[in-house]
Amino acid sequence: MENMASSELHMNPLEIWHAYRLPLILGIFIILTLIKSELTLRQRHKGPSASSLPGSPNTIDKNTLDWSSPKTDVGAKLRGLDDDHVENVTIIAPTKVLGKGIPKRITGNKSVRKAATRAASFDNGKDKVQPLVFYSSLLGTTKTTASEFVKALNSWRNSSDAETFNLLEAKLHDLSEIELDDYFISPPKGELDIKYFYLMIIPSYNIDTIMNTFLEHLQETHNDFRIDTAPLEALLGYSVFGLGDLEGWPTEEEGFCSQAKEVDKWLARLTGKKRAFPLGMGDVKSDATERLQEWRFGVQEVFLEILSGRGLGDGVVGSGDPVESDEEDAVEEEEEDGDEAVEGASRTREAARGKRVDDVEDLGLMIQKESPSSSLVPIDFTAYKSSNHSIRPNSVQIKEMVPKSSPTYAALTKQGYTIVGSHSGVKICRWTKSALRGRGSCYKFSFYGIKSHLCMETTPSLSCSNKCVFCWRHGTNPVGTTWRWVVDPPEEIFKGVKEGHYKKIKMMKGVPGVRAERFAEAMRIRHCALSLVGEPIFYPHINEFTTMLHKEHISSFLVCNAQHPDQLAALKPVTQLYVSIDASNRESLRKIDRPLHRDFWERFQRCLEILREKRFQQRTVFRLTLVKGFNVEDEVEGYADLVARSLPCFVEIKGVTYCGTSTSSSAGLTMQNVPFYAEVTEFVTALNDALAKRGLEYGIAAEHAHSCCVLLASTRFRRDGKWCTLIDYDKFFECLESGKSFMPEDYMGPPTPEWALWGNGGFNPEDERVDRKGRKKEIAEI
Ligand SMILES: Cc1cc2nc3c(=O)[nH]c(=O)nc-3n(C[C@H](O)[C@H](O)[C@H](O)COP(=O)(O)O)c2cc1C
Ligand code: SF4
Repeated sequence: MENMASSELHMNPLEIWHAYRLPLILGIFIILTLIKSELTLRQRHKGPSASSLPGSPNTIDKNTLDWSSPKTDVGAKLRGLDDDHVENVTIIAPTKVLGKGIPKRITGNKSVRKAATRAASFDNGKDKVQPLVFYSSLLGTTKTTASEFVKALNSWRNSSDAETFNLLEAKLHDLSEIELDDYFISPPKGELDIKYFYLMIIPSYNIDTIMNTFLEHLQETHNDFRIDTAPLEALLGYSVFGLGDLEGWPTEEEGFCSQAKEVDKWLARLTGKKRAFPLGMGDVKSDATERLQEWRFGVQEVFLEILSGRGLGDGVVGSGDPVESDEEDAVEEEEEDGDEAVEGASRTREAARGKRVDDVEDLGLMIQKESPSSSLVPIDFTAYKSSNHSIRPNSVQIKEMVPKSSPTYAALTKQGYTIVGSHSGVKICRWTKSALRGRGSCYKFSFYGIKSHLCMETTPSLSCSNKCVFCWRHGTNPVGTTWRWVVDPPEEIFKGVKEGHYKKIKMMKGVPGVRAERFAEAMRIRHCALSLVGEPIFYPHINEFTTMLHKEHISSFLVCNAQHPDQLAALKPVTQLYVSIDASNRESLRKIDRPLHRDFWERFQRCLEILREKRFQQRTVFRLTLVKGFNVEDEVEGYADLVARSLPCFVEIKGVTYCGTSTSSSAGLTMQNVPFYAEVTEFVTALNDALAKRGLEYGIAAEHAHSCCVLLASTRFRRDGKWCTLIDYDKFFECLESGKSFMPEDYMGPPTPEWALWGNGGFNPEDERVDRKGRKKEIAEI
């Protein structure tokens, strides 16, 4: 030993290195490995609580899973040892058991949520779509329904032309017979060029059935932190159809198709928003066949979109928000009424960023200043622009109202408008979206029977001649007293706004809560609110435009600002004609509407006379927007005088909605100017009394408390002691097409529903009431 030690003492460092390098390197390696494992374990330990996964019982169960148990060899499944699944499964192998009661530590990396590479790379030249239809059935109805569905789908596929060449025959699977892991942890592997599409036909039971097991499976898969939260992302898409019984479960609230709804929700999460078509629902005792067929048509269209290489078609990547939240409403909550729904919030943002969003009026002045030669000249606008060039009278180039390159165009499109041609716009309002999701229509459903999901909101003139203080649009829409822009042909506008509207509806097909039935209905516009921004009757060919609407049996609600008497006089009958009455006297009107016309009061008066003349040809309406501090106090008598002068069929009274834009603030508008509903009703009662005092036969007919809106109606619209404010739209078109003169009473509809009558709130009991975050709300809160 001594010799060895002394010989070592005499070794030089190089010799020592050669003698001990192996144990040294080994030692360093072990130390580094230990440090690394410790760090990794600490990181893992923090992981679950820091992740976005909910601390649900499911998560805890999974953490404590007994991997050694042969019964639950989930690990093997996940590792893909005994299945034929696709590549993207996250594999996390268990390493050690720490002891009883302590969650197991699991090493490995949770894969980051990735986009579905397979789905995104669908090659319509060679890939094939494999529809898989899953069902479960206890009593046999769903089994028969699903088999018939597959037969119908396959026969459509076989009878169609080459468009469906790459669509494989649908296969049917009973959920109680398949291994759920084989299909619902990841899609089946299959051949590389086969992409899967899931269709679920699901009954609902309020007792324990296979459906509970299935739902638990979906939920656990989603909550399992070892698996990607969207492990079915590689699917092309999915859609769910529910079978239920409306007799036993009369509403969705009471459980109608509740389990189909759940499946739809979980699949949205597992597929990473790949809802390709809205949830369909059918009542086994009434409309199931019809609803299923409607759903199949929708699904077939989706297949055609996919096969042609357009993915899931218009809209979001494929579906809506899997979290089922109403985030979009956070922006839209300001949009109290679609008619006023297009407001200038972005104007504020633009202003904040220092960007200029000029009024066209101002731009006109700027152009004049900059180029005297371009000063305005009278123009004959009865000629349309041709598709290739604009009208150039006296060699002065006529400008487009909203050119694509203008900041106004940018601001409006940012707010969700589709600009059609150079001066028209279309946008789907908050209520249309709400109705598509079964969450209630706007007040026009309560008052006049307009279903919001069948309504298109548009204008053929984005320009207006007022700068109303409460108008959210102001700042982003052009203004002007005369039409001095290029005129687009009405056919082009009509075609363009319909396309724009349908495109926006289609974008809703993957949004949570949208129902297949309403979605299908929405693909046929029934009503048009000509009130978006601007002044519709400003458009020189407004009559041609409304004729086109009527020809397609689309009703017309036209709102004008009482500043264009000549155009108003020349207007052909519409279904309901509105005039905005923003004040009862000259000074008040000047302050609130900030009109551009110097003779605004005279124009206003003339419009009232014209409306009076029209009251026996069409339904006429005064629209009052109450702005505290501007047009409410001491004005009741004045408004009553205006009503006496015009004798409109209806008076709609609505509290203003504050939009918080810089424009409104600079106009001195704050939240203090927004009346409470109680103040609105107080005003309405006083106005009603003032009308009675004048011997005018009006009464308070209906209300929509949610929109802070009340309807006063002429007793012409009372039949057998009941208010009949609804419209018989078919009758309206019949009258119009008869070519004979007719009166508003001729297309008066059935009695106003009980729940909409004054004193009853106006919320349709069939609709689900939710708050802005999409949570259910008590009706009593109204
Ligand atoms: C015990 C029982 C509970 C049910 N619960 C519901 C329910 O909660 N919601 C619903 O919409 N339908 C419910 N139904 C109706 C079934 O969903 C409907 O009859 C369905 O078509 C049954 O499908 P199957 O014949 O394939 O089992 C229930 C039916 C039964 C017999
Ligand atoms: S009338 Fe039409 S556009 Fe206006 S709020 Fe209702 S649904 Fe929307």
